Amino acid sequence: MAVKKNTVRGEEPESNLPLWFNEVAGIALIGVGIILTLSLITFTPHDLPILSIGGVIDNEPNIPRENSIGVVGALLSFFVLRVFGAAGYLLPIGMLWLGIAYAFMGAKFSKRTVIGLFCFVLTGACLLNVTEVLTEWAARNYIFEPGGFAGLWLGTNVLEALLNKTGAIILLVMLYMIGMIMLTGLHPIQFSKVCWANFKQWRVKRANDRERLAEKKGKRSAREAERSARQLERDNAKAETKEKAQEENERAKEVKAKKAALAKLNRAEEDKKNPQVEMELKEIPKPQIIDSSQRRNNKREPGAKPFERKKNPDAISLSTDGFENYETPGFDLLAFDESEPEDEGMDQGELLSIQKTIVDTLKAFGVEVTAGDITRGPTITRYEVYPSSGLRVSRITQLEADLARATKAERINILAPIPGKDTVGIEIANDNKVAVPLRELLQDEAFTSAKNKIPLALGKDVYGNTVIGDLAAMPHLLVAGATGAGKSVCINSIIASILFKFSPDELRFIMVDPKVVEMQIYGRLPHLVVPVVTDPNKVVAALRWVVNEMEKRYRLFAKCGVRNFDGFNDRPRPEKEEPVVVEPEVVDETAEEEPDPEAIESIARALEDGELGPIGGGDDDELDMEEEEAEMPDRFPYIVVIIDELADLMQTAPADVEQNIARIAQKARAAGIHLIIATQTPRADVVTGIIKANIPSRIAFQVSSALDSRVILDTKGADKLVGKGDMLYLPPGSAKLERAQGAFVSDEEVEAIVEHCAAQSEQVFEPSIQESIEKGGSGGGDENDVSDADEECLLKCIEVITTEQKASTSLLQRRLRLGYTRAARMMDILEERQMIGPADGAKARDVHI
Ligand SMILES: Nc1ncnc2c1ncn2[C@@H]1O[C@H](COP(=O)(O)OP(=O)(O)OP(=O)(O)O)[C@@H](O)[C@H]1O
Repeated sequence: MAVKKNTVRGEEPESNLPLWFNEVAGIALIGVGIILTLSLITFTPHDLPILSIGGVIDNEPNIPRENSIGVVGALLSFFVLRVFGAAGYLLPIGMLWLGIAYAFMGAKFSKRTVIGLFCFVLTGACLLNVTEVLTEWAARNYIFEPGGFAGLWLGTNVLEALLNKTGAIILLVMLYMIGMIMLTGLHPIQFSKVCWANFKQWRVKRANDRERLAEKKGKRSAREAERSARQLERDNAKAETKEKAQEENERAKEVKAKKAALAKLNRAEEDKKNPQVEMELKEIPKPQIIDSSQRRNNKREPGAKPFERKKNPDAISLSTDGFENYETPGFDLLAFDESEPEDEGMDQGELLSIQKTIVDTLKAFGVEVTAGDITRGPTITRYEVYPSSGLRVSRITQLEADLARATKAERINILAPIPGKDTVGIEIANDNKVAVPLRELLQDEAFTSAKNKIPLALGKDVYGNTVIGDLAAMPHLLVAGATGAGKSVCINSIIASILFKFSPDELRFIMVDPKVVEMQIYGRLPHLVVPVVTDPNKVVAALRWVVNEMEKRYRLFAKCGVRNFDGFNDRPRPEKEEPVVVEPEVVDETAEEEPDPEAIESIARALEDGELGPIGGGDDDELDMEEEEAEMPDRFPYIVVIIDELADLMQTAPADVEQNIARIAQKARAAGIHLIIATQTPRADVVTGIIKANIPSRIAFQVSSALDSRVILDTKGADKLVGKGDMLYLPPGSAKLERAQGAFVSDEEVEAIVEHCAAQSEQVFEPSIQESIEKGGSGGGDENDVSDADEECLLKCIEVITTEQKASTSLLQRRLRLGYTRAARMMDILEERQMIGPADGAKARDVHI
């Protein structure tokens, strides 16, 4: 750096020496410097034998020499040290410094540096000698003077002698400094200043650092203090909240305890006021297992009958003659197995285990229930459960599928709740089903009770109670269910129940069986008004006869001034030996005596509406009526119309069948006429709204879908039945469905009953109905038989034919919604009146109007 500076400033003439010289000089100086350094460091006076020879050193000289540069090193170092003393060590240092500057730092050789080097070493030697330091070292190394000869001569002998010691030291220090500056190029004052400034800076920095440190420490401690203060606050707050919570808890406990005490008090007061308090779950009565599936076998005397016939030799009915000595059937005709009722082994353990499964399954779904009674019926077993308070019973219904899976039941039905009870019933089909024989039901007091006018033995419910219906109260019954579910057996039990009570002069049947085979068995029954009707085309005529019969009865009721069938049969009669022949005048008088305004009004309204058949038609009709009124019967029998398979009829003539059924159903009750309609096709187009609206009592057997069940019962449930007589009964005037096992009567038993009845009397059919049926069935008829209703219909037909200028049965059927039979009859009448031409194969008929 110094060299460069000098060059720039041009304080000294620029050296003309070539560059390589500088480098050679530099390397030479470094090399000599290193040799000199090593020589001086490893200098020992014993390496110089000359000193020993001279007697300076008393010891033996070192052989070989210890100096690392050998003899030369020893001599050289001795020489340097004798000339410059300890300052000789400065010489290799200066040489190395210059060598490095020349060789590596691009400095150029200058005299100043060489002078500076000598000055630096020489003044150093003088100073050492004047100041007299390192004298011991000098003596030890046989140098004699710390500053060598140079120090002695120049320092002590010249300068100290001239300037005294102090003056010499000051001068020498000054020269030493100058020499160092010249050698190194460093500026000591500037350097000192810089050093001082740096020192001051360092001190300030240190002070600042200390302050900052102190500040940091202060801040940290402040923060810590703050933190600990906050922690303290938090701890205090926590402690406070805890205390508050504890206090609140205690307060809440107190309030709760007070409330409980109050509620207890209220309950106690309530209990006092009303002793029938709501039953707590823990007070649930002990569950029982009831087996109602077993048969009751009241053994009867041979020849015993459910009903003894009241003999009335004077009785006149629809077909009077030949029924005076009629005997109703006895129990003997029904099978009676004395070995029954044997316990078929109701396994209580099994029932209890199923009940446990039910309760556990419900519990698994979070539905808490308590087990109740188990009732084993003939077909199903009902497991009752008490839902815990606050539990919606619908939650149990929702688990139907899960319960079925858990109990491995074929079919399961849930009654939530059981009508009239506070329990929910889970009904599962029994593995061993027990049939309910008809005989068991007929022997029951409920069947023979006088309360029921036309008792029907229907079945037995799950609790073992007999299900007895009263046809007179129903007054019509719809029986529906899938094929094979037990419909025919049910109809057979109903007919058998009736046959056990009624003789043919008390009750007559009209049986309609489009399936032909179902009612074949009743063909010989003396109760039949007409042979079993199997041709669907003749059914409408049969139904029309029933309507006419109903109308006739109403007219006679009106004449007698009675309101209904019972009123007519129980009316007081004049004491006469001859069969009663009522003169029209006499009848009128009676009617006037006890007029029944309601009955008369209803009949009058029906006649006006044209709902009731022919009155005041032609002269013949009037004649008929007069005849009919002149011969007033002593009593009317009930008429029960049984239609087995409505679907077949609805296919043939839906409008006519529906209309006539509706008419009978609406009005026939008071006339002692009842309908029993069966179908295995519970579809909305078969069991129409009109039919359903007029037949409130229904029995549903198993059906395939909930939709079918709705058609029959207006609710689901029949789809959950298990078949083979398992049924749901909707009694008249009730919305509560009863599940029961239908009564079973075998074909053999039915045959025996029919045989018994047939043996009692001959069949006497009603000629008028037969005639009417034959006409209706054949489609023929003469003009004289055309009723008012027919005339009305004819007018409509004429209108259609004139508009269309076409005449065909199918056209009338389509346009006027007529059944085939009626439309064909209209065509015949029109042909007879020559309004249309005769039929000619496939050709259209001529229209003459
Ligand atoms: N009440 C009952 N008790 C025991 N078994 C019955 C009962 N009802 C019906 N069954 C059994 O079911 C079978 C079929 O009954 P049923 O003939 O009455 O059915 P259905 O509905 O009339 O069938 P379909 O319409 O085909 O005539 C019977 O043979 C009988 O074995």
